[in-house]
Amino acid sequence: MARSISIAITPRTETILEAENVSVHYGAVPAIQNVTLDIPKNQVTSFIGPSGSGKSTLLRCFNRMNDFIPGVRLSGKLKFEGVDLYAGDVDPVQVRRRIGMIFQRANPLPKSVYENIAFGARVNGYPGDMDELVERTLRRADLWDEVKDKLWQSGLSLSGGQQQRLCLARVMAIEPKVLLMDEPCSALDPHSTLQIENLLTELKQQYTIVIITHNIQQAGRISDWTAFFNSEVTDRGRLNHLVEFAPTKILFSTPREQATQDYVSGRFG
Ligand SMILES: Nc1ncnc2c1ncn2[C@@H]1O[C@H](COP(=O)(O)OP(=O)(O)OP(=O)(O)O)[C@@H](O)[C@H]1O
Repeated sequence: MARSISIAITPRTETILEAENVSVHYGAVPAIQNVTLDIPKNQVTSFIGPSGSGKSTLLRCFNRMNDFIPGVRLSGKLKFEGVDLYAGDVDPVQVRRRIGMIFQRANPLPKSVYENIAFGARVNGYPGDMDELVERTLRRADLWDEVKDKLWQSGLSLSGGQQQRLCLARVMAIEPKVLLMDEPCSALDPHSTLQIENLLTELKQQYTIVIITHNIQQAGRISDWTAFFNSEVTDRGRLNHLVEFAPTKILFSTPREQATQDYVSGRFG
């Protein structure tokens, strides 16, 4: 039976994103059921769970990326800094500026490294020194030293790991508060993966990070909080739901639910 479970965040941890009783359908197909959780500010939160359990669907709700999918239906409330993300007067473009997204496959613009950073900033009317912004953002993505002599080469000429950090820099140049990452390391080699992991630990001083990963060890290494999603066959069909959300150390060492224990110990998924 699908349930909604939320655990109060310790009083010292400020909430930045809230999902309250969120359900999403694609047409008649239920994708996620009754999710309630609070994402803590300036922390890394991992979403883990088997394929098809609704992690990406929920992640996309937070920056209204599901708006692009025909036939999608959403119920419940999603809030950013206490503001209803789906209120009539909220501009989804502004939502995506504040809540940026990095995808599984690096997708640099087919433009120079420089333009990958400057383009979005210019479109958003960035009033400052563009050269300074490009350098600062590439440094923040731990990429400057590798690309400072290649600023006018195509972003597509970089290695996979560099391209993913370029995408991260591109999103950060628009000054978001939240970085949503959908399996950002799944196409990367171990060295590039480690670079991104190290980067996330630094970036959380400035950003709130929500990351989907199929790599349980990675969730254990990088995240402060972990949400475990599962898919259960019920008499009403297959239902995806949030099983448990807790500080990562607790979820990994003393999970409340047997399904969580089985998943984090690699018994299924
Ligand atoms: N655009 C879509 N149209 C129809 N159904 C979809 C769409 N996207 C996802 N679904 C369905 O919604 C359910 C949840 O999918 P979702 O991609 O959110 O899960 P996930 O946990 O992120 O999976 P994975 O780990 O494989 O990426 C699945 O049954 C999936 O088939």
